Amino acid sequence: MKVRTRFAPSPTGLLHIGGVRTALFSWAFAKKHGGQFVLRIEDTDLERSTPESVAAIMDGMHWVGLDYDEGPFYQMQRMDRYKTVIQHLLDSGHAYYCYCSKEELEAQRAEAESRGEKPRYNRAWRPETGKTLPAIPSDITPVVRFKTPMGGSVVWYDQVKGRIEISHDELDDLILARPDGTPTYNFCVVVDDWDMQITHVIRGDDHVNNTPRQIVIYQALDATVPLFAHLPMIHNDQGVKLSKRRDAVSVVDYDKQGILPEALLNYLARLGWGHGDDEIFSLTQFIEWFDLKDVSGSPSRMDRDKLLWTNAQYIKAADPAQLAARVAGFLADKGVSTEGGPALADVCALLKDRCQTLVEMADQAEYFYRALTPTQEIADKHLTPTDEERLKLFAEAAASLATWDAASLGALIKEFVKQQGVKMPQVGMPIRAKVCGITNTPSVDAVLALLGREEVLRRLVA
Ligand SMILES: Nc1ncnc2c1ncn2[C@@H]1O[C@H](COP(=O)(O)OP(=O)(O)OP(=O)(O)O)[C@@H](O)[C@H]1O
Repeated sequence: MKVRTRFAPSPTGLLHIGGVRTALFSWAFAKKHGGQFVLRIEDTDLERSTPESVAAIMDGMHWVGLDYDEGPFYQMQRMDRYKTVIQHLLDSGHAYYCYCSKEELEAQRAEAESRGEKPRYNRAWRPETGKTLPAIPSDITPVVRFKTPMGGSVVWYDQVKGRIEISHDELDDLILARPDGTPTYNFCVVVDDWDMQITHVIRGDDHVNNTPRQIVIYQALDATVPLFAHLPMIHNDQGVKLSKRRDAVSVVDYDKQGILPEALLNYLARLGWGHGDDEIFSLTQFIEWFDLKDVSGSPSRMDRDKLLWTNAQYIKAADPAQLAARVAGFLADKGVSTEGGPALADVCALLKDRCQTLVEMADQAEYFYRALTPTQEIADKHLTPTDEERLKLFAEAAASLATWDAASLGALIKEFVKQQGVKMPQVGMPIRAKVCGITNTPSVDAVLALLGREEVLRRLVA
């Protein structure tokens, strides 16, 4: 059996990281088993679905690198197929027309509520042997309802939650098609997963209540019931399910925040799944290790500090040239041109151990390309008249340095400190303040070496 999984978002807003984590597990499961991963856009909610949301889903998937083998399939393009299957269910006696009016349903609901019971359709139009159905009213366009089996129960072995059993009596006779003929959610999902030969339905556990309703439809269609894996939800800071209606954090916003997509995926992989104490691992490693049985049953909370820590590990390990390609964009956004300055890859190599995001890296890289004015606080602390005098002397010494590299600059600064009879920070901090405009920089010798003699001397005497 070829493993086939799917991700089936509704295009009713942005793609948030809860959805991406769910997509990641589904994707990894397919990859691990040499199977296929399908993208399906569940766009039947015409009022809320938008082309912008479809684009946001595709952009998000593309940015994190979750490639799909088939799709995107759109439910709105499959209407004829749903109608055919509904007709088949009607013909085979698994579905029936229901002519209940809105008022009748409302009355049934009110009555059930007054008895403290779950609102339930009274199955007046459900055909049974020996039962006489009411006369068809002329003013009602019927819905199509599923004839849910009576007695017995639905059982499935959830790949995450274990055995689940739901009594048939808990399930109403689900509406399959509305009066205008449009099919309903649970029904479309079954037909799609059946047609797309999905073997493992891996989705968020917000869908767990849909599963028994879907399984009975599979059974009526004589279709193979896939395996189900319901993943725990990712919660926001307030401990509630991340949702596109509430939490306006699109996955591509993390790009703008300077998070590397590979770091985000690594972070998400650890949300609800674990492999011992391993925190940092490649996608290849994740695919190899991933197993649904290791998925936790409880929800996880989005932890920004942990994400930043993970991102820092990825930045540290990244190739400086690749970092430079990304940091260049952030510098350009700030209006900083790298032309005429040190190679950005060299700057990134120097900064990569000290930044949690690429935005931070671009901020720190800025002084390599344009002199920054120190804040008043820095100037008061590190650029006093005495400091300025000392900096002039240092500039003279630096001007005659034979070789301009970090080692020679390091030796020069050491010698200068000794000669001035001061401590290292009394020279290092004013140099940073004067040359960089900030004091939080890598080691002074490395910074000066990279900036180049001409630029350093120009800034020292400015
Ligand atoms: N917070 C979450 N954590 C984990 N998975 C989620 C989360 N929210 C949605 N999913 C899963 O992502 C997939 C796509 O979901 P969908 O497009 O319906 O997004 P949604 O955020 O649930 O939308 P809504 O705004 O209706 O809450 C589904 O499998 C769903 O279970």
